[in-house]
Amino acid sequence: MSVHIAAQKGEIAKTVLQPGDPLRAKYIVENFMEDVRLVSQTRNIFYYTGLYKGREVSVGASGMGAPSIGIYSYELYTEYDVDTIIRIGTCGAYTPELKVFDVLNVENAASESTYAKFAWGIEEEILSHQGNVFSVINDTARNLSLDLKTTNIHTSDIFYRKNPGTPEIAVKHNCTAVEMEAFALFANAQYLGKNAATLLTVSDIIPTGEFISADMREKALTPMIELALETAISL
Ligand SMILES: O=P(O)(O)O[C@H]1O[C@H](CO)[C@@H](O)[C@H]1O
Ligand SMILES: O=c1cc[nH]c(=O)[nH]1
Repeated sequence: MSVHIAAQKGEIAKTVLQPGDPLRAKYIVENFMEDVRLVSQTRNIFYYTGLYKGREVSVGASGMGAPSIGIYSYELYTEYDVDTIIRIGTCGAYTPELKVFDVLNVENAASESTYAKFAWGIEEEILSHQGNVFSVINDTARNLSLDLKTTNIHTSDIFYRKNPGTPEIAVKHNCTAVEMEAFALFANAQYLGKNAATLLTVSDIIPTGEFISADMREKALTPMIELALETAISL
């Protein structure tokens, strides 16, 4: 049991799929997995452990933003001996060349966040995925004939902003999309020597204002979910 997760030691699998949204976690275990146990519901952030194709996988939410995923991923890595976290999130595209429901595998996350610097003394403003899970995801997508794009993304603390233009840091690092957690996840994994990847489904096209509904953000992300689950059992 950790401060924010009620599961007992041993109740969380070595690989965790981590959406931002607790209801997306519930949707995944109810629709894709078997023999599922709810192992934590502290703060209504649900964690489940069950079987996918006979292999144990855990699924649980990060909440929104770097501070929240910073807490959950740190406790998973350090208190539950988790080896690999695959974030499965949604993102806004900075370019209309991306389309809603495109799936992205994040190579690097750039951020104005001070999380990495003040937590771990990591000074870089751009951090890479950690370990081999990024390349296992790419191989798995090829085997599934799934169109997967690898890209740099921007991890921002901001969802709503005055200026609709692409922020300077995103331009500087060729970030095609924005979300709110990958940078902190990669920072924790880098500091702790763990594995971390981030898969994102495009839910908004920022320049055109196109977006998908909250319900679809919970339920219409099947290609990304299947890719993450197939990767989890290939590690
Ligand atoms: O869909 P999730 O995983 O929550 O990810 C994105 O959606 C939330 C904002 O709507 C932020 O958490 C952002 O990173
Ligand atoms: O952080 C996010 C997530 C989805 N869409 C956005 O525009 N930003």
